Amino acid sequence: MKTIAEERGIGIETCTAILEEAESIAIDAIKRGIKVIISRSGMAFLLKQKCHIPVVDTKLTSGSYINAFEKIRMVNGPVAFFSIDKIQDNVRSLCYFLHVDANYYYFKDTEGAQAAVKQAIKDGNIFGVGGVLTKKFAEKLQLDYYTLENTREDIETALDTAQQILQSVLEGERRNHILQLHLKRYETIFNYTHDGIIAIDKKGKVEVVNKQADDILPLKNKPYEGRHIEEILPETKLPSVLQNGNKELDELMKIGNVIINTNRVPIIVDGEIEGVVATFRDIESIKNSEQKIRSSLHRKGLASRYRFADMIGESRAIRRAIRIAKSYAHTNSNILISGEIGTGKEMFAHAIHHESNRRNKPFVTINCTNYSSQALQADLLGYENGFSPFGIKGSKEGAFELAHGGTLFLDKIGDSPLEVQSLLARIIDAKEVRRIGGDKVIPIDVRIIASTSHNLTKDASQGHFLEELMYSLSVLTLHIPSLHERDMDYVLFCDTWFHRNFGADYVLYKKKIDIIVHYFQGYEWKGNIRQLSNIIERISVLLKNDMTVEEIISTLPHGGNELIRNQNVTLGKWTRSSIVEALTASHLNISRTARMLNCSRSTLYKKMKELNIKVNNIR
Ligand SMILES: Nc1ncnc2c1ncn2[C@@H]1O[C@H](COP(=O)(O)OP(=O)(O)OP(=O)(O)O)[C@@H](O)[C@H]1O
Repeated sequence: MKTIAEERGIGIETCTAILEEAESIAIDAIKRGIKVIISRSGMAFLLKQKCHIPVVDTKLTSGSYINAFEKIRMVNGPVAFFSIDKIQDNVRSLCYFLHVDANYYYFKDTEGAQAAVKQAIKDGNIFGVGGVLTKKFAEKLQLDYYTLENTREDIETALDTAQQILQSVLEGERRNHILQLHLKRYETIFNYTHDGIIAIDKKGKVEVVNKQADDILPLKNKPYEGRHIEEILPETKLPSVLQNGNKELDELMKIGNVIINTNRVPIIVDGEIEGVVATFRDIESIKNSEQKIRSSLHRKGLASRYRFADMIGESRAIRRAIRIAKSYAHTNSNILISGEIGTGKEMFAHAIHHESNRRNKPFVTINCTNYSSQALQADLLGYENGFSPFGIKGSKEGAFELAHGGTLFLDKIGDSPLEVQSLLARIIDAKEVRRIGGDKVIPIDVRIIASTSHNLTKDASQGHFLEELMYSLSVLTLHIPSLHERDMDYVLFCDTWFHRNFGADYVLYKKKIDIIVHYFQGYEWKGNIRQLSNIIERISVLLKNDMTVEEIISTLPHGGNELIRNQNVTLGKWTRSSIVEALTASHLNISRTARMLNCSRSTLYKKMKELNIKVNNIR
């Protein structure tokens, strides 16, 4: 058999054994990983009863008997044929035609084999024909005997059968492995998810309840499995899903003292409802875990700071912008926010991120202005050790990587250098980045919100902005109205911010504030909300320093146009004393003073030098 197997490239292990040893040899082989056993009839019969793996019988076919008849023909007397299986009819026919006085003896085990041989001798048979099992007893009882051998064909047939069985065993094992893997995976999800899970069968009987379900819900009557769902939780509404087959998603329910968010989904197999699975979460715990995620993002400076609820404004224009922005928030498309400077574009970007389902993922801001192209690329892509454009040691994550899963806000995109624009267009298209000096391509899932106060279409037509990038960014567009388009919103801003600045003392200043706010009527606010906010801060400081309304108004530019012109203040009209006053009011904080005077720090420094204002301990 080994030779035939080798010829056919089949790996087998062979061993010779007497019947009594067969079982232990087979068990050892199974332990070594043998999957199928091939054995001769008698032994195969025994092994089939003792082993749990398939045993292939090398059955004796009529071919095996042919050689025996050479010998039998010479026998002068009755011949006994011993077999475990029924002896084939064509062997019987052969005996008949060759006038062999044949007797047939069958047995089932070793004892039976011995009894058969004895019986044959007793019946006067002078010759025996059979396998190795009866041979042993024939020799012992001195009965002439012919041992039947399997033909090559018998062995080939047995090997073929064994090979087929092996393939189906291996296939079965493979399927079983996959099944086990699925089961293990579901078991792990089931036990380690944060959700509580309860599954019932089609009769409403509980099949499984995970630990989380037990922790979250006030379940009764342990053990739950096998009980009707109503017995353990009367208020779940699972039976109604069982009846109507409709899934119910994202529903809030109060069970006992717990408020849960639940999904109830029917299990439908071949159109039949076979059961229902309910998953649910304790609302408090959702809030807590969201809180944890958000506070960790806050620690890293990667959380959005504003929500729509923080936005001041009741005008139609701003309410419309908020409505559009909210509808955009629930998509994943890129958004281009346009509007004049200081209108709140960045605030909208934060609020959109917070409203979206990316809210618990990072919000990363890149200001595209005042950047060298090299620095901007390094911030966007990150770099590997040795490739920092500034010679800094170590590697750094780029903004795209940092924002993975969340939102990347590209502030003042219209100011970005052209080569950065084409880099951005490539990344948006490929949805992957590679750090500078890196060889790993990193797939990214980032929603981009870009803002600009430029007219990008015009910039693109003049070659200052890449058309391709403009289209990639402006899948959705949002225009933020200027303050002068927002009716009386400036009054709301004044009210809110003066209240915030004065707190309980607001009433003391109310009259003066009202006069000043009245004076704002008709202003064009070219610097929009940022300008208004700075002016309110400045006025608050001056009011706290007991300046009269007249004095304050005299520090303000007269008329809308002048206010507009004063935007990039030259400080031309500021007197030495008003600058000193502002410095004092801001406790010598130069940035704050510049904001109060609505100018840049450098303009302020220049003017201070001009007016010979020297200050120590400037902050
Ligand atoms: N509706 C609003 N309610 C309250 N504060 C607002 C509102 N809109 C804008 N602000 C405030 O005004 C200031 C300017 O807003 P923001 O920076 O978002 O404007 P921007 O349009 O992005 O400015 P820039 O054009 O300079 O980039 C910020 O301090 C912001 O918090």
